[in-house]
Amino acid sequence: MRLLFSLVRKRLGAFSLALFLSILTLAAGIGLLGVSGWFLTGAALAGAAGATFELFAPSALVRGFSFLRIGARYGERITGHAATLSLLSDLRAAVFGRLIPLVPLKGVSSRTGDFVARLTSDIEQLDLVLLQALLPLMTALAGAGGLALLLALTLPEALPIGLAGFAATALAVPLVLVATGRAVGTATVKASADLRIAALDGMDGHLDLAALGALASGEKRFSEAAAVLRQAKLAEARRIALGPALAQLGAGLTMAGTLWLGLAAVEEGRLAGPVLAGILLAILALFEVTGPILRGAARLGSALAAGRRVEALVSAAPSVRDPVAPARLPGVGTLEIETVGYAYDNGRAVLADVSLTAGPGERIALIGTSGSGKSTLLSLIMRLDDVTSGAIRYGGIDIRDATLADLRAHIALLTQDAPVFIGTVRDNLRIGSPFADDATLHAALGNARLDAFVRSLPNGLDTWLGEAGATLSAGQARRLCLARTLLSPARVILLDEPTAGLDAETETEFLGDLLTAAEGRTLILATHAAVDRAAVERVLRLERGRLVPA
Ligand SMILES: Nc1ncnc2c1ncn2[C@@H]1O[C@H](COP(=O)(O)OP(=O)(O)OP(=O)(O)O)[C@@H](O)[C@H]1O
Repeated sequence: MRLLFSLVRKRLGAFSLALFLSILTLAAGIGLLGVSGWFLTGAALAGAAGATFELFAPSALVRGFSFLRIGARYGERITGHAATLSLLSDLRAAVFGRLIPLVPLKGVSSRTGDFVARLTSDIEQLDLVLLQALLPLMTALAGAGGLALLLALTLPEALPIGLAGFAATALAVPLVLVATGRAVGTATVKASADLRIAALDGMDGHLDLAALGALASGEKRFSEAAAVLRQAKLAEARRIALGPALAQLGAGLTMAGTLWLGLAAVEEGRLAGPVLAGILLAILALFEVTGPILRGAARLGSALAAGRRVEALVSAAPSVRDPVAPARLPGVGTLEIETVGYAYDNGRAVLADVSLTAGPGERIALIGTSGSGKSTLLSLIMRLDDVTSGAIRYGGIDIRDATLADLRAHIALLTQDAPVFIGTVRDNLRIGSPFADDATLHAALGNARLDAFVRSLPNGLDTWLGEAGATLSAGQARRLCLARTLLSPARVILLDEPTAGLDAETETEFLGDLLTAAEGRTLILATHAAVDRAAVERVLRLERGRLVPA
């Protein structure tokens, strides 16, 4: 919520205009009903008494107020929604921006579906805080001032009833609704996130579920999540339906109390009948603002729960930060890993005492059983997290003393599950080098032995690759990711299982190509594949948290 309100400041002008128009709408509504009540009653009484009633001024006022109300309401909807939608898009960008540094290794354990839910539906719920809670509440405050003035001038004894009835309907009842709606709100938001997780899991694993004949269990999980969401939404809808009923009840009771006091005043000759009719209808118009407040209050539980989920993402501290006074890494340097130890959050040490020195242009193959910590070591060299003990240096500078941008301009990593992004071949390659021209892109593709294939496509570099590179084979996707990594200017290239998913023949060919393509750069290659020992300087095995010659 802190982030939300800091962003509101940027759009304060638009929100102030929306608030002004909202108060104007309410004032015009009160004026319209108030004058109509007075006008109709006055005209009827005059007609019954056979007297004349001046029609021009009141009918002009009624017309004026109704046009003002229409115009102001239209303007309020346009400006309020435009400001809120812009605010939500600012908020999404800010949350996404803060999310990116959190993703590496430690810190966030949520699932993709949950992240998506937080970034989409949870943030969407926050429009309610502004549009259905804050703006109407501030309008109601101005309305209460108007009501106080009207009653003080016409029927002062009704002031306590009027203000108490309005405060109870616009403030006390919504507060109770919010306080009692927390559990329902939290349940709704959680059920909605669970459904999204079930949907994404089901889609991601669709092929495997089908192959295992387990589609029914996937369907069952999804329908269970949908049923829980239905129950939660139903409970929330029941509470929302209470809103208008309570608004009517509040208006009715306040009008009845005012009528009772007003009739006494009319009988005593202190108040004209038409004015009393005007007051009553003005009160009815004023209570119109309580409708959105009560509806909003009934849903505020989910908005607050959604806000807490977004806040939890935003306030999580990144696992690594840039130093205050960064040192610059040299263009070419030796990579030194000195007695490095590392444990994940669960405390189990994955690396105990790893030492390794890789000079410029040196090629080292890293082998070890699955789970021995090869990927972890490569991630630490990229500073996706900080080592628990020891140090990693490049060109004699501790990588914790350099900025992350500087480090990643010097060291590039091809991860085990590097994705092909939705977009064209060109979009995918330019992630590694945003301004590379076509000749450079073709050269990188050539180095990864993919150029002939890309040139054979009708649209060449502009070929659309679809979600997760669905139109490529596993080997082609891997080669595309390799080309992307090779396009980086980094002098040190880390490759995590670059041949994963390839058959033995393609694997040998791919490794050969890769070593040629990375010629001149420092290369650390974590692999299960049989490495041609002649092609690398050293082969090291990661074993019980230590590196030993293989
Ligand atoms: N985010 C994490 N939180 C906790 N433990 C983790 C995490 N990631 C990895 N581990 C654990 O750290 C150990 C090393 O994992 P790592 O992925 O580095 O191994 P690896 O040698 O690369 O394995 P593989 O060859 O199968 O890719 C494993 O025991 C794994 O369970």
